[in-house]
Amino acid sequence: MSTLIELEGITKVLKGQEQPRTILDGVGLTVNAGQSVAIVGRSGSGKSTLLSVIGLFDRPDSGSYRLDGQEIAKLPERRAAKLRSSHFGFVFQRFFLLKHLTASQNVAMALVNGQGWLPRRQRRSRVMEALDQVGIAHLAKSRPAKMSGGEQQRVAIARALVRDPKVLLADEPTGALDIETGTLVIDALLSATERGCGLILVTHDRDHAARMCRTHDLVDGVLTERVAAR
Ligand SMILES: Nc1ncnc2c1ncn2[C@@H]1O[C@H](COP(=O)(O)OP(=O)(O)OP(=O)(O)O)[C@@H](O)[C@H]1O
Repeated sequence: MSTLIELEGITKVLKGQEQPRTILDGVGLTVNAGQSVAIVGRSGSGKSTLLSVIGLFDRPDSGSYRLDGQEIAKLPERRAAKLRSSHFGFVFQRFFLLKHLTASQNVAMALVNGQGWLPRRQRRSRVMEALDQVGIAHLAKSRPAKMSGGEQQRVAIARALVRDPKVLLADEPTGALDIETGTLVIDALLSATERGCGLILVTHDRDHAARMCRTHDLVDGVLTERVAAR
């Protein structure tokens, strides 16, 4: 299985305060194609900061970050932005859907922004494939106000998947959902890994974390792989 993400000794320090604060402290993490990884940690432990570094919204202060074998820890923003849109899909706790657009129009927006206008028929088939993958093709013409929270989150996942990302980064995607609905959302995220996508899931939910290939604990910026109890 090909290695998508390799972090080694990643450090992030918050400056501009009385005392600099280390938010990520020598983080190492490897994610292969088709693998799912849970990141678990208390509030303020640095989980979102880690996802920001992995998703190239933020750069580490030191350490090595290889994406698809290419060292990118110090990449200038313009090149980072390109890699961000070609390699990553993002899912957040809030769905960030546009209320006046239907599910399929919301998903299609990701194609317009990322790759210019695709021919209409091609656009439509990719949008429908993404909605189908997360089990809500029948809601293509519905607007967010008519959908449940879990359905809206699955539209957001389809929007992340439609550009065929190599890695999905999901930050508390079930945080606003009940247990049953959250399980459907995790199903949708895991279905992407069956097609070779890597998945990094930040979650507080032990059951959701247990469904991933591995769980890593982040404690005060230090990431440790949890060894499964035998
Ligand atoms: N831009 C910033 N300015 C000041 N402090 C920041 C900034 N970004 C992050 N922090 C601090 O860094 C620490 C880690 O934040 P981060 O959001 O990564 O934690 P988290 O584990 O995702 O927390 P939560 O589960 O509450 O979302 C926190 O103490 C936060 O207050």
